[in-house]
Amino acid sequence: MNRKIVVALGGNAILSKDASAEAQQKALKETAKYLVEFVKNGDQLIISHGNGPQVGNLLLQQAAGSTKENPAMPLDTAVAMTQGSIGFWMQNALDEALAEAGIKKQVATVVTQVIVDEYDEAFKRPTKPIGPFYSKKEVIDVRLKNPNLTFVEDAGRGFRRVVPSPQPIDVKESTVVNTMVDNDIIPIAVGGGGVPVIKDGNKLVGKEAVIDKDFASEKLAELVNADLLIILTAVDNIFINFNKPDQKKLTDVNVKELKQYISENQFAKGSMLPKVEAAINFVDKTNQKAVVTSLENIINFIKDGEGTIISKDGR
Ligand SMILES: Nc1ncnc2c1ncn2[C@@H]1O[C@H](COP(=O)(O)OP(=O)(O)O)[C@@H](O)[C@H]1O
Ligand SMILES: NC(=O)OP(=O)(O)O
Repeated sequence: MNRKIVVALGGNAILSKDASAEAQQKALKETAKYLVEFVKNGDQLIISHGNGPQVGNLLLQQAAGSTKENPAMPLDTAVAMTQGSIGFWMQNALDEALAEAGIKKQVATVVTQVIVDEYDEAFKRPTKPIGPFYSKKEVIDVRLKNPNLTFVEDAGRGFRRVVPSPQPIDVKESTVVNTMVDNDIIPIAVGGGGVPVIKDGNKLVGKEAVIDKDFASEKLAELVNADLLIILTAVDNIFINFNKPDQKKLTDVNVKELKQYISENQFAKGSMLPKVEAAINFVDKTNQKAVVTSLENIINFIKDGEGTIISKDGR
Protein backbone atom coordinates (compact mmCIF):
# COMPACT_ATOMS: atom_id res chain seq x y z
CA MET A 1 0.00 0.00 0.00
CA ASN A 2 3.08 2.18 0.43
CA ARG A 3 1.80 4.38 3.25
CA LYS A 4 4.32 6.03 5.56
CA ILE A 5 3.21 4.97 9.05
CA VAL A 6 4.53 6.00 12.46
CA VAL A 7 3.73 3.14 14.86
CA ALA A 8 4.00 3.89 18.60
CA LEU A 9 4.37 0.76 20.73
CA GLY A 10 2.74 0.59 24.17
CA GLY A 11 4.23 -0.92 27.30
CA ASN A 12 2.75 -4.39 26.72
CA ALA A 13 4.78 -4.73 23.48
CA ILE A 14 8.00 -4.91 25.52
CA LEU A 15 7.45 -5.64 29.18
CA SER A 16 4.89 -7.52 31.26
CA LYS A 17 5.99 -8.56 34.76
CA ASP A 18 9.46 -9.96 34.17
CA ALA A 19 11.92 -7.09 33.64
CA SER A 20 14.85 -9.33 32.64
CA ALA A 21 16.54 -8.69 29.29
CA GLU A 22 15.55 -12.19 28.22
CA ALA A 23 11.83 -11.65 28.91
CA GLN A 24 11.77 -8.25 27.17
CA GLN A 25 13.57 -9.71 24.14
CA LYS A 26 11.01 -12.54 24.04
CA ALA A 27 8.09 -10.07 24.15
CA LEU A 28 9.66 -8.02 21.35
CA LYS A 29 10.01 -11.13 19.17
CA GLU A 30 6.22 -11.54 19.34
CA THR A 31 5.73 -7.81 18.72
CA ALA A 32 8.01 -7.92 15.67
CA LYS A 33 5.91 -10.69 14.08
CA TYR A 34 2.86 -8.43 14.24
CA LEU A 35 4.74 -5.39 12.88
CA VAL A 36 5.99 -7.37 9.89
CA GLU A 37 2.36 -7.56 8.70
CA PHE A 38 2.61 -3.87 7.77
CA VAL A 39 5.78 -4.53 5.79
CA LYS A 40 4.10 -7.45 3.99
CA ASN A 41 1.29 -5.01 3.18
CA GLY A 42 3.80 -2.71 1.47
CA ASP A 43 3.75 0.00 4.18
CA GLN A 44 6.84 1.98 5.21
CA LEU A 45 7.25 1.84 8.97
CA ILE A 46 8.77 4.20 11.51
CA ILE A 47 8.69 2.58 14.96
CA SER A 48 8.65 4.32 18.33
CA HIS A 49 8.28 2.90 21.82
CA GLY A 50 7.87 3.77 25.50
CA ASN A 51 10.48 3.38 28.25
CA GLY A 52 8.69 4.30 31.50
CA PRO A 53 9.33 1.04 33.38
CA GLN A 54 12.80 0.57 31.89
CA VAL A 55 14.16 4.07 32.57
CA GLY A 56 12.88 3.99 36.16
CA ASN A 57 14.51 0.60 36.71
CA LEU A 58 17.75 1.87 35.19
CA LEU A 59 17.83 4.86 37.55
CA LEU A 60 17.45 2.48 40.50
CA GLN A 61 20.32 0.30 39.22
CA GLN A 62 22.45 3.41 38.67
CA ALA A 63 21.75 4.71 42.18
CA ALA A 64 22.44 1.31 43.79
CA GLY A 65 25.89 0.96 42.23
CA SER A 66 27.09 4.55 42.14
CA THR A 67 30.30 5.77 43.77
CA LYS A 68 32.19 9.06 43.62
CA GLU A 69 34.44 7.61 40.92
CA ASN A 70 31.59 5.91 39.06
CA PRO A 71 28.61 8.26 39.44
CA ALA A 72 24.98 7.57 38.48
CA MET A 73 23.99 9.01 35.09
CA PRO A 74 21.40 11.82 34.85
CA LEU A 75 17.87 11.08 33.61
CA ASP A 76 18.42 12.46 30.07
CA THR A 77 21.39 10.12 29.63
CA ALA A 78 19.36 7.25 31.11
CA VAL A 79 16.66 7.91 28.46
CA ALA A 80 19.35 7.67 25.76
CA MET A 81 20.58 4.43 27.35
CA THR A 82 17.08 2.90 27.17
CA GLN A 83 16.73 4.01 23.54
CA GLY A 84 19.89 2.01 22.94
CA SER A 85 18.94 -1.12 24.89
CA ILE A 86 15.34 -1.36 23.64
CA GLY A 87 16.48 -0.43 20.12
CA PHE A 88 19.08 -3.22 20.24
CA TRP A 89 16.44 -5.78 21.22
CA MET A 90 13.90 -4.49 18.71
CA GLN A 91 16.34 -4.31 15.79
CA ASN A 92 17.29 -7.95 16.27
CA ALA A 93 13.68 -9.04 16.81
CA LEU A 94 12.61 -7.31 13.58
CA ASP A 95 15.62 -8.62 11.64
CA GLU A 96 14.61 -12.14 12.63
CA ALA A 97 10.88 -11.65 11.88
CA LEU A 98 11.68 -10.05 8.50
CA ALA A 99 14.04 -12.90 7.58
CA GLU A 100 11.36 -15.46 8.58
CA ALA A 101 8.92 -13.66 6.26
CA GLY A 102 11.52 -13.70 3.46
CA ILE A 103 11.77 -9.89 3.42
CA LYS A 104 15.14 -8.19 2.88
CA LYS A 105 15.07 -4.88 4.74
CA GLN A 106 17.43 -3.09 7.10
CA VAL A 107 16.35 -1.84 10.55
CA ALA A 108 18.32 0.69 12.61
CA THR A 109 17.82 2.64 15.82
CA VAL A 110 18.35 6.40 15.89
CA VAL A 111 19.37 8.01 19.18
CA THR A 112 16.75 10.74 18.88
CA GLN A 113 16.82 14.12 20.62
CA VAL A 114 13.58 16.02 21.12
CA ILE A 115 13.63 19.77 21.69
CA VAL A 116 11.58 21.01 24.63
CA ASP A 117 10.98 24.46 26.14
CA GLU A 118 13.17 25.01 29.19
CA TYR A 119 10.33 27.12 30.66
CA ASP A 120 7.72 24.37 30.10
CA GLU A 121 5.54 24.36 33.24
CA ALA A 122 6.00 20.58 33.34
CA PHE A 123 9.48 21.07 34.87
CA LYS A 124 7.80 22.47 37.99
CA ARG A 125 5.21 19.68 38.25
CA PRO A 126 6.33 16.05 37.76
CA THR A 127 3.56 13.88 36.25
CA LYS A 128 5.17 11.04 34.26
CA PRO A 129 5.28 7.69 36.15
CA ILE A 130 8.47 5.67 35.75
CA GLY A 131 9.89 2.46 37.20
CA PRO A 132 8.22 -0.02 39.56
CA PHE A 133 5.22 0.24 41.85
CA TYR A 134 5.74 0.88 45.59
CA SER A 135 3.60 0.41 48.70
CA LYS A 136 2.89 3.46 50.89
CA LYS A 137 5.44 2.22 53.44
CA GLU A 138 8.13 1.81 50.74
CA VAL A 139 7.47 5.37 49.52
CA ILE A 140 7.98 6.73 53.04
CA ASP A 141 11.30 4.82 53.34
CA VAL A 142 12.55 5.98 49.92
CA ARG A 143 11.59 9.60 50.63
CA LEU A 144 13.45 9.56 53.95
CA LYS A 145 16.67 8.94 51.96
CA ASN A 146 15.67 10.98 48.86
CA PRO A 147 13.26 13.76 49.92
CA ASN A 148 13.42 15.32 46.43
CA LEU A 149 11.70 12.40 44.73
CA THR A 150 7.98 12.71 43.97
CA PHE A 151 5.53 9.79 44.01
CA VAL A 152 1.86 9.54 43.01
CA GLU A 153 -0.75 6.86 43.43
CA ASP A 154 -1.42 5.15 40.11
CA ALA A 155 -5.07 4.05 39.61
CA GLY A 156 -5.22 2.07 42.86
CA ARG A 157 -2.26 -0.14 41.78
CA GLY A 158 0.27 1.40 44.19
CA PHE A 159 2.64 4.36 44.04
CA ARG A 160 5.14 5.27 41.32
CA ARG A 161 7.86 7.84 41.05
CA VAL A 162 6.94 10.71 38.73
CA VAL A 163 9.27 12.97 36.74
CA PRO A 164 8.68 16.09 34.59
CA SER A 165 7.22 15.43 31.14
CA PRO A 166 7.52 18.50 28.88
CA GLN A 167 5.83 18.79 25.48
CA PRO A 168 7.91 17.95 22.39
CA ILE A 169 8.55 20.97 20.15
CA ASP A 170 10.85 19.51 17.46
CA VAL A 171 12.70 16.30 16.66
CA LYS A 172 16.37 16.95 15.93
CA GLU A 173 16.84 13.82 13.80
CA SER A 174 13.55 13.93 11.82
CA THR A 175 15.37 14.46 8.50
CA VAL A 176 17.64 11.49 9.23
CA VAL A 177 14.54 9.38 9.92
CA ASN A 178 12.95 10.46 6.63
CA THR A 179 16.16 9.76 4.70
CA MET A 180 16.20 6.24 6.12
CA VAL A 181 12.57 5.67 5.05
CA ASP A 182 13.38 7.02 1.56
CA ASN A 183 16.16 4.42 1.40
CA ASP A 184 13.87 1.54 2.40
CA ILE A 185 15.32 1.28 5.94
CA ILE A 186 13.00 0.87 8.95
CA PRO A 187 13.96 3.44 11.62
CA ILE A 188 13.32 2.98 15.34
CA ALA A 189 13.12 6.56 16.60
CA VAL A 190 11.92 8.81 19.46
CA GLY A 191 12.22 5.79 21.77
CA GLY A 192 11.07 6.68 25.29
CA GLY A 193 9.70 9.94 23.89
CA GLY A 194 13.21 10.97 22.75
CA VAL A 195 16.00 12.47 24.84
CA PRO A 196 14.69 15.83 26.13
CA VAL A 197 17.05 18.66 25.12
CA ILE A 198 16.96 22.44 25.07
CA LYS A 199 18.78 24.73 22.64
CA ASP A 200 21.70 26.74 24.02
CA GLY A 201 23.26 28.62 21.08
CA ASN A 202 24.78 25.92 18.85
CA LYS A 203 24.52 23.32 21.57
CA LEU A 204 21.77 20.96 22.64
CA VAL A 205 21.71 20.38 26.38
CA GLY A 206 19.96 17.40 28.01
CA LYS A 207 17.17 18.05 30.51
CA GLU A 208 16.12 15.62 33.22
CA ALA A 209 12.65 14.57 32.09
CA VAL A 210 10.75 11.84 30.22
CA ILE A 211 8.62 12.95 27.27
CA ASP A 212 5.38 11.05 26.66
CA LYS A 213 6.07 8.68 23.75
CA ASP A 214 2.58 9.23 22.27
CA PHE A 215 3.22 13.00 22.01
CA ALA A 216 6.76 12.52 20.66
CA SER A 217 5.51 9.98 18.10
CA GLU A 218 2.84 12.45 16.99
CA LYS A 219 5.42 15.22 16.59
CA LEU A 220 7.66 12.92 14.53
CA ALA A 221 4.70 11.79 12.39
CA GLU A 222 3.94 15.45 11.62
CA LEU A 223 7.56 16.27 10.77
CA VAL A 224 8.10 13.31 8.42
CA ASN A 225 4.72 13.88 6.70
CA ALA A 226 3.41 10.47 7.72
CA ASP A 227 0.19 9.23 6.13
CA LEU A 228 -0.94 7.58 9.35
CA LEU A 229 -0.16 7.59 13.08
CA ILE A 230 -0.92 4.25 14.76
CA ILE A 231 -0.85 4.02 18.55
CA LEU A 232 -0.70 0.40 19.70
CA THR A 233 -1.74 -0.47 23.23
CA ALA A 234 -3.40 -3.29 25.19
CA VAL A 235 -6.96 -2.66 23.89
CA ASP A 236 -8.37 -3.13 20.35
CA ASN A 237 -10.39 0.09 20.62
CA ILE A 238 -10.94 3.25 22.58
CA PHE A 239 -14.12 2.99 24.65
CA ILE A 240 -16.49 5.43 26.22
CA ASN A 241 -17.74 4.49 29.69
CA PHE A 242 -14.68 2.20 29.77
CA ASN A 243 -15.01 -0.81 32.11
CA LYS A 244 -18.62 0.08 32.95
CA PRO A 245 -21.61 -2.13 32.09
CA ASP A 246 -22.61 0.31 29.31
CA GLN A 247 -19.12 0.71 27.78
CA LYS A 248 -19.21 1.46 24.06
CA LYS A 249 -16.49 0.75 21.52
CA LEU A 250 -15.45 3.64 19.29
CA THR A 251 -14.79 2.54 15.69
CA ASP A 252 -14.88 5.66 13.51
CA VAL A 253 -14.76 8.88 15.42
CA ASN A 254 -14.15 12.49 14.44
CA VAL A 255 -12.08 15.04 16.30
CA LYS A 256 -15.10 17.05 17.45
CA GLU A 257 -16.69 13.99 19.08
CA LEU A 258 -13.40 13.03 20.76
CA LYS A 259 -12.99 16.55 22.19
CA GLN A 260 -16.50 16.28 23.62
CA TYR A 261 -15.60 12.91 25.23
CA ILE A 262 -12.45 14.48 26.73
CA SER A 263 -14.60 17.19 28.32
CA GLU A 264 -16.69 14.37 29.85
CA ASN A 265 -13.50 12.82 31.36
CA GLN A 266 -13.95 9.61 29.38
CA PHE A 267 -10.21 8.91 29.09
CA ALA A 268 -7.87 8.14 32.00
CA LYS A 269 -5.08 10.67 32.55
CA GLY A 270 -1.60 9.26 31.90
CA SER A 271 -2.97 6.23 29.99
CA MET A 272 -5.67 6.68 27.30
CA LEU A 273 -5.86 10.50 27.44
CA PRO A 274 -2.38 11.20 25.96
CA LYS A 275 -3.13 8.75 23.13
CA VAL A 276 -6.39 10.52 22.33
CA GLU A 277 -4.72 13.94 22.54
CA ALA A 278 -1.83 12.82 20.31
CA ALA A 279 -4.29 11.41 17.76
CA ILE A 280 -6.31 14.65 17.76
CA ASN A 281 -3.15 16.76 17.30
CA PHE A 282 -2.03 14.65 14.35
CA VAL A 283 -5.42 14.77 12.61
CA ASP A 284 -5.86 18.50 13.30
CA LYS A 285 -2.40 19.40 11.99
CA THR A 286 -2.15 17.07 8.98
CA ASN A 287 -5.71 16.19 7.97
CA GLN A 288 -4.56 12.55 7.91
CA LYS A 289 -5.94 9.75 10.09
CA ALA A 290 -4.80 8.30 13.39
CA VAL A 291 -5.55 4.85 14.77
CA VAL A 292 -5.64 3.43 18.29
CA THR A 293 -5.68 -0.35 18.45
CA SER A 294 -3.74 -3.38 19.75
CA LEU A 295 -0.83 -5.36 18.32
CA GLU A 296 -3.07 -8.43 18.11
CA ASN A 297 -5.58 -6.48 15.99
CA ILE A 298 -3.06 -5.32 13.36
CA ILE A 299 -4.13 -7.92 10.79
CA ASN A 300 -7.81 -6.99 11.24
CA PHE A 301 -6.88 -3.31 10.89
CA ILE A 302 -4.95 -3.96 7.69
CA LYS A 303 -7.67 -6.21 6.19
CA ASP A 304 -10.88 -4.60 7.43
CA GLY A 305 -9.95 -1.27 9.03
CA GLU A 306 -10.79 -2.53 12.53
CA GLY A 307 -9.67 -0.48 15.54
CA THR A 308 -10.55 3.10 16.48
CA ILE A 309 -10.01 5.32 13.44
CA ILE A 310 -9.80 9.02 14.21
CA SER A 311 -10.33 11.48 11.38
CA LYS A 312 -11.34 15.07 10.87
CA ASP A 313 -14.88 14.30 9.73
CA GLY A 314 -15.40 10.60 10.50
CA ARG A 315 -14.52 7.92 7.92
N1 LIG B 1 -11.61 5.14 27.62
C1 LIG B 1 -10.72 4.14 27.50
N2 LIG B 1 -10.79 3.30 26.45
C2 LIG B 1 -9.90 2.29 26.33
N3 LIG B 1 -8.90 2.06 27.22
C3 LIG B 1 -8.79 2.87 28.27
C4 LIG B 1 -9.69 3.96 28.46
N4 LIG B 1 -9.33 4.60 29.60
C5 LIG B 1 -8.27 3.96 30.08
N5 LIG B 1 -7.94 2.91 29.29
C6 LIG B 1 -6.79 2.02 29.59
O1 LIG B 1 -5.64 2.66 29.06
C7 LIG B 1 -4.71 1.63 28.66
C8 LIG B 1 -3.65 2.24 27.76
O2 LIG B 1 -2.79 3.04 28.52
P1 LIG B 1 -1.35 2.52 28.97
O3 LIG B 1 -1.40 1.09 29.38
O4 LIG B 1 -0.82 3.52 29.94
O5 LIG B 1 -0.59 2.73 27.61
P2 LIG B 1 0.66 2.04 26.88
O6 LIG B 1 0.06 0.94 26.04
O7 LIG B 1 1.23 3.14 26.05
O8 LIG B 1 1.60 1.52 27.93
C9 LIG B 1 -5.61 0.60 28.04
O9 LIG B 1 -5.01 -0.67 27.96
C10 LIG B 1 -6.83 0.62 28.97
O10 LIG B 1 -6.65 -0.33 30.01
N1 LIG C 1 8.23 7.67 27.50
C1 LIG C 1 7.02 7.05 27.68
O1 LIG C 1 5.96 7.60 27.39
O2 LIG C 1 7.09 5.76 28.16
P1 LIG C 1 5.86 4.83 28.57
O3 LIG C 1 4.94 4.80 27.37
O4 LIG C 1 6.48 3.48 28.84
O5 LIG C 1 5.22 5.44 29.78
